[in-house]
This record gives sequence, C-alpha cells and structure tokens, in this order.
Amino acid sequence: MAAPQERTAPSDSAVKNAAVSIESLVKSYPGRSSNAVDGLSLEVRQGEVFGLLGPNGAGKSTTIGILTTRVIPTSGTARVFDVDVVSHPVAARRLLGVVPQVNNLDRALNAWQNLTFHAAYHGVPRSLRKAKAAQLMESFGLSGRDRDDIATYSGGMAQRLLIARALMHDPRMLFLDEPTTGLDPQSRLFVWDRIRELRAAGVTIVLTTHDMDEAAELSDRVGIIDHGRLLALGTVDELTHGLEGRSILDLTIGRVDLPAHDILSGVEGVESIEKIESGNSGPPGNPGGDPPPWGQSPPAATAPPAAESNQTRLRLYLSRDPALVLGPVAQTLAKHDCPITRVQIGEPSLEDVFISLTGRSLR
Ligand SMILES: Nc1ncnc2c1ncn2[C@@H]1O[C@H](COP(=O)(O)OP(=O)(O)OP(=O)(O)O)[C@@H](O)[C@H]1O
Repeated sequence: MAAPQERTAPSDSAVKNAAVSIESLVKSYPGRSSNAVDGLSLEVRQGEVFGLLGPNGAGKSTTIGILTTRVIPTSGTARVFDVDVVSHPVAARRLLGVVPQVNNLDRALNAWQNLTFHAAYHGVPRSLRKAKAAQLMESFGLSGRDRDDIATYSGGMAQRLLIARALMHDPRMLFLDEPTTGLDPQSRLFVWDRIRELRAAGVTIVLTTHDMDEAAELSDRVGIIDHGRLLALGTVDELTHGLEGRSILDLTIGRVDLPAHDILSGVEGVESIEKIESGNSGPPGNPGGDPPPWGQSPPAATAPPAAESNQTRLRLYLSRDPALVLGPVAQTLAKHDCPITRVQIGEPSLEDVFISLTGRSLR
C-alpha cells in the first residue's frame, strides 16, 4: 500500500505537553441523523495510559479512526504530539501504532513477514528490522513460531502479534482498540503486563475497552463519551468519588411488583436508587417511579444478576454508612412484605460511574 502524499512538512512549533489534543472534533457520516463525534475536546498527556470508554456506538472507534488517520473529520482539529493528523497524516503515522479491534494481519504472510513488512512500510531501515522483529517476538512470547502461517495462530497469539506489529516502528504512542476482547485470562494478563511495560518505557497509550476492570486497572485517566460527546474525564478515583453517594447497597429483593423507588427513597441516607434488572420478562415493575435507568442493562460486575423470575435487583447510592442504612431499608421492605434475598455493600466502581453517566452498561 502506498503512503498518501504529505501536503507540507509538519511545523516546528514547540511540542505541547499533550500526546493527543482534540478540539471541537466533529464527524458526521453521510446519511446519519446525528454526529458520530459531536464537538469532542480532550487531551491525552504524554506517557499516560488513557482509557476511552463509552457504550456501543458512542464514537470511540471513530475518534481513534480520526487520530490514526483512517477517518477524515468533518470539522475540528486532532493532533498527535502537535502534528495535525489531517494535514500531516504520514508524519502522524510515524508517531503512532495501532492495534485495531479486528485482526487485520496479512494472511498471505507469515508472522515474521507481518512484522518486517510493517516496519518497511514505516521506513525502518532493513538493518534494524530483523533485530526488532526478533526482540518483539521474544517479548510477546512468540519465539519459535515466527515463520508459521498466521492461520495456525490462536486468537491470543494473533492479538500478541498485532501488538508486536504495531510496535515495530517504535511509535511514541499506541492506540489499542479493545485489546483483550475474546482473550482467555492468561492472555489477558499477559497483554496487561506488556501495556504496563510500555507505559514504563514512556509510550503513551490510548485504550478503548468494554471491560471496566481493565480500564480501572490500567488507566491513569479515563474519558467517558457518549453520543460523540465527553461526559467525564479524570482518574478513576476522581470519577468514583464524584459520584453521588459514596457507598452502595446492592440488594436483591424477592418481589418484582414493588414500587421500590417510592418506598425506599424516603429512607434516611438513601440518595438515589437504580433498578438493575428484573427477572420479569415484561416491563420492570416501577409504577409511579422514574423509568429504571438500567432497565436494559446486564448486571454490574460487582454482583450477580437477580436471576430468579420473582427477584429484583436494586442499587442504592448512600450518603451515610451502609450499616446504618441497611436496618431501616430492611424494616421498610418488611412492612411491604418484601424479603431481601441478597445484600452486598460496596464503594462505587468505575462501572457505576459509567452507568450513572450513560444509563446503560457497556456490554
Ligand atoms: N462508516 C460508517 N458509516 C456510517 N455510520 C457509522 C460508520 N462508522 C460508525 N458509524 C456510526 O457512528 C456512530 C459511532 O460509531 P463508533 O463505531 O465510532 O462507536 P464506538 O463507540 O466505537 O462503538 P463500539 O463500542 O460498538 O465499537 C454509531 O452510530 C455508528 O453506527
């Protein structure tokens, strides 16, 4: 594939203290009524792992597509290390590596060739390519399989090869689009370790993931987007502490017909209530209350779903110690002849922040 022509050389202006700088970015796809990216502005700092989170269709891949020069924005600016990705795509591509959501390894080439051809495309001198490929094969646990047809690679091996390939030209930053989706636990931990090593080596990383544990585990900061707009930006601690109510009571109750919101919102210390999932196949039982924001969501990772057909799972956000609230909550429910079948106390997680902002779970 021939590299597109640069219009002009990138400017020598002082490099800003940002690895990624996006300002008022808009992407409108033809025939779509709403913008995929809708006035997005954010910065990714040099050397950080930045988690870009959002529900399906939030605009994450489009944003990454713009930053990695595969998608042309409708308006706004996007820079990588102060290089405008629209006017200087070739210069931008030298600075970044991309691990796409979908395996796009070249099946006509063996693993070794996938690495060395990529390096050649990015202008890595021939004398360096072999050593670099051998080093990356080794660190990604693929030594000995380098001349194999990639059709013989497992999903985990292919994913490791994709990351190795993206690093062949020593990019200053790496875009990882759902890097561990579909991987077994060992492969997932292996990829996490490599991400940590890259960060320690000073590589800036932008990560999209549907796995909240992964985002919380790896990210220095996260940005949550939906409908192409930024909803929140900060460290995981900043975001979870900013959530209304500092503690959570996760309850499963043995009724589906109870207006739990009306009944429990008067209990002292209960700031807000969300219905996570009802075992009912019909509409969630919340007469008179707000529509359940989690009505279509699978359960949060912190507790199992209310699996039985007569069970309702509620999440209560609290402004005081859960131990003080649990008693009054249990008494209130008992007055309505409603048993509690399961209780879990916890602090808000990144998934709680995500759900409170977007109103639905990632998966
Ligand atoms: N090539 C395209 N043509 C038309 N619409 C598109 C195209 N690519 C994406 N979209 C739409 O733009 C919106 C944002 O999509 P995008 O893939 O960027 O979201 P996402 O957050 O990456 O989603 P996911 O988590 O499912 O990958 C969606 O409504 C999607 O249907």
